[in-house]
Amino acid sequence: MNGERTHRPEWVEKERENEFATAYVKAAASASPKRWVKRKERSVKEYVEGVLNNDRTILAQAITLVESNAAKHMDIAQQVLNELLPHVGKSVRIGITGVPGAGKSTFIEAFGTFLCERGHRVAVLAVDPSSSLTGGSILGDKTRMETLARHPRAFIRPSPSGGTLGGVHRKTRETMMLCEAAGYDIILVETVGVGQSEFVVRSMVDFFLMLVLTGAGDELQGMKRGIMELTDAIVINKADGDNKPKALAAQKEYNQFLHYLRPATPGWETKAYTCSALLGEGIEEIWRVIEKFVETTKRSGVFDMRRRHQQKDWIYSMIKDYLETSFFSHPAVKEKLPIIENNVISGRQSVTSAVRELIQVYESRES
Ligand SMILES: Nc1nc2c(ncn2[C@@H]2O[C@H](COP(=O)(O)OP(=O)(O)OP(=O)(O)O)[C@@H](O)[C@H]2O)c(=O)[nH]1
Repeated sequence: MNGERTHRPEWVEKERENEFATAYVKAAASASPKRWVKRKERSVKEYVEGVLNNDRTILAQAITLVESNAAKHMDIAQQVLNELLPHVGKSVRIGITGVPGAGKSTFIEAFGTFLCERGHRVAVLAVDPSSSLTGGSILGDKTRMETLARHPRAFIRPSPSGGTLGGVHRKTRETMMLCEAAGYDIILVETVGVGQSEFVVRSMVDFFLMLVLTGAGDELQGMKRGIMELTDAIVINKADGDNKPKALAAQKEYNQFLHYLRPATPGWETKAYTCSALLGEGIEEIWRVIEKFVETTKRSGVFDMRRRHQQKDWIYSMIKDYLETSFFSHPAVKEKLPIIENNVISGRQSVTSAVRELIQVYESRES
């Protein structure tokens, strides 16, 4: 890969990093690998038709478009999303979490492939809390889901690579809409189990599954009750070989514990299951559980009620995002913030007065 990179002009690399795929394509790739052309940006119609026809290149570009924070891209993105609205919402959205090493990638590879082979179309997205903070991209890595990535019925959206996107955070809900419009009927949203991200993912999926390892006793003690209460199923992975008896014992312990917790979904009992993602064992059972969940909650109305609440939550989280971006990117705030921060740290100004001053700066320049 490095060898290939050296052929590209620097500005192309930049654009690639930027992931604004709209930007440049290799012209006549086979004819001359060194020739690059600037491609015209697509029209709303091209995006809409491309997504509806499941043109994967255009789908990927549309996702990049909705992720862009540039004003002109946001406008087009909103028009595209509006036109696609009648075609969204028909998938089952499944969140998958688990600590690093729990086997999320292996599980998604096995589960996703199983679903594709059953005729479903599967999109895999990632909510990666670390990408902008630590620069590490750990999720949605295509190389760890090789079979699924090659499957014609699957679409994997890798998470942004190490820190290149800076403060851009993923617009997973919009991405989900695009994938649904492109005909993906199962959306898997992967996240690493480090706390905050579970709440984010729970707020956008129908079914939330947590992958865990054996040693339930220790884990149960350390695991936050709050996180357990978000889940619709706990799946003890790596139930194979010598580990199998331990996994079955852990399943029992989890079930006893779950019995005392408030269920994440009204009318649904969260239970523990075992599987071996590596051997593909238990995968079918987990799908049957999810099918039953969808059937039960659709019948009781809980499925639609949750979706409606999620739409409402989305409004508020979008307003918060918008205000935060607007505040911190305001030139006067940017100028003043380091000075005020210093004042507070050195004890010359109270936090309350500092915040008030910054907000005044923001509001006075606004009007
Ligand atoms: N024996 C066994 N090993 C497994 C199973 N599932 C995953 N593994 C192994 O566990 C290791 C971690 O698996 P991953 O799928 O990379 O786990 P992950 O949760 O995506 O890990 P992070 O990328 O660190 O978040 C790998 O070496 C897998 O081969 C399983 O069912 N049985």
